[in-house]
Amino acid sequence: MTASPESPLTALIVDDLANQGWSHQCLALPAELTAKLAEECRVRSADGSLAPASVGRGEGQQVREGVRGDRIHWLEPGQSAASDAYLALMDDLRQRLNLELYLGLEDFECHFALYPPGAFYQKHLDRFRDDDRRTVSVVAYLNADWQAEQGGALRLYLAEGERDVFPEGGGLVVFLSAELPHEVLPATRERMSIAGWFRRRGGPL
Ligand SMILES: O=C(O)CCC(=O)C(=O)O
Ligand SMILES: [Fe+2]
Repeated sequence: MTASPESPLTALIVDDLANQGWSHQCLALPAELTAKLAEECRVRSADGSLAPASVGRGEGQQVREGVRGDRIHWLEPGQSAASDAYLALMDDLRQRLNLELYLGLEDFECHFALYPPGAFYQKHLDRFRDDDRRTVSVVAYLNADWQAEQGGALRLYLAEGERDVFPEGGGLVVFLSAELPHEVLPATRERMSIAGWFRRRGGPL
């Protein structure tokens, strides 16, 4: 994906999604872009523009730190060159998934997420009970030199058992939003990512 939608990496993600419903690619983002996105996330944290994340949607939406302890900022087109570059890469991936897997993905929403040391996100599915548009989840990691002993894995609950993915900078995890339960384990250091969702047409049920 560092190059075109036809890149081998995109083909691997498409194949993995079709065959097993999830994919993890190390060094999927260009190193320079990862560094710029990490810097933007850090600056937004320092200037107070990250807000406590909530769970649920609509009127059921609420902040519950016992469920998830990250702070977030939604990416909007035009907010920075790095964010725009990331949104462009994701749009390439969206088009590729539609061409190859006929998923009918219409748009993409994503936010920076910063988990302070000790913060976590309990086991969950990304598709809301009352809104089934979220179809494919994508998480990009922004942390240089992550060590396994620092914790902070994304734990995937696969049919064959648990799989832990560490949030090393440039890594990308892609999975089917309605099917794969997952959780974020606490870390001993700050953990930064961009969590996003390709959505189908439709609306709240
Ligand atoms: O940061 C991660 O590894 C996953 C985050 C997540 O599950 C979410 O935001 O829904
Ligand atoms: Fe999630």
